Amino acid sequence: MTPVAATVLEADELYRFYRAAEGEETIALRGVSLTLEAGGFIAVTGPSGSGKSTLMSCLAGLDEPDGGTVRLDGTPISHRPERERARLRARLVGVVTQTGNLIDHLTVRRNIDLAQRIGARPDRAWREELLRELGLTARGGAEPAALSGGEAARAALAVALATRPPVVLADEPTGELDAHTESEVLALLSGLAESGVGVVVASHSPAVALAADRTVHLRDGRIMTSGEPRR
Ligand SMILES: Nc1ncnc2c1ncn2[C@@H]1O[C@H](COP(=O)(O)OP(=O)(O)OP(=O)(O)O)[C@@H](O)[C@H]1O
Repeated sequence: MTPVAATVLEADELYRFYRAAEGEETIALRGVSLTLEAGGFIAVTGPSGSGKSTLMSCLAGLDEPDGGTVRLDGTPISHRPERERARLRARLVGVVTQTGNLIDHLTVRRNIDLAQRIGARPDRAWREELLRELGLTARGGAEPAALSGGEAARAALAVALATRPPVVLADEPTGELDAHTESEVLALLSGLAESGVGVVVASHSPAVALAADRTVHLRDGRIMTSGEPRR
């Protein structure tokens, strides 16, 4: 019998409202549920304003849903004080954001060290392995401004993986990259999923949907389709 992969991320009926000053309300998420197993790779697609970034922030515990719950590796991360969410986030999820998750005045190595310190998981051997696997050993002493687009994307991934989290969430990680570098980054994310990490990538790029084994398509804060796993 094939062993059933552990669930590493569970979102149940997420709602998120934004209230503008004039009293107008935007419903960014309307009852979004999804489940991700270890080794799964989900692409979140949808037109601009459909709720992709809001969903990613709620999944990562960076934002609080107004309704519904998020569990990371079985631990509820939603509806907790920010301090607790930050502590859980540092251990349970690697986040790659649109603006990059690298601190400008720190070298790539120090950026990884910092992520490990925040997650209370210092591990130099793992840091060096990450740099090696991501082809960054020679660039470990460089600051982010000195990196090429592809190197910066790989460094962002190294930081996201610094504490060996069970889940990696990336919001438009390839938005600024050329097609060749995008396919390199997607190959890394696929490899990550194959190694047992749960991966969710929100993107406009068709290449991301092709690389993933499941696509969740959002429109007006709702899931329109949730493709079946290809693998
Ligand atoms: N901080 C905020 N305050 C008010 N409204 C917001 C806020 N953040 C998002 N929204 C609104 O919520 C809806 C969903 O936005 P979101 O950024 O999640 O969409 P998206 O699919 O990621 O868009 P894009 O592809 O353009 O990044 C939009 O109508 C947006 O205007």
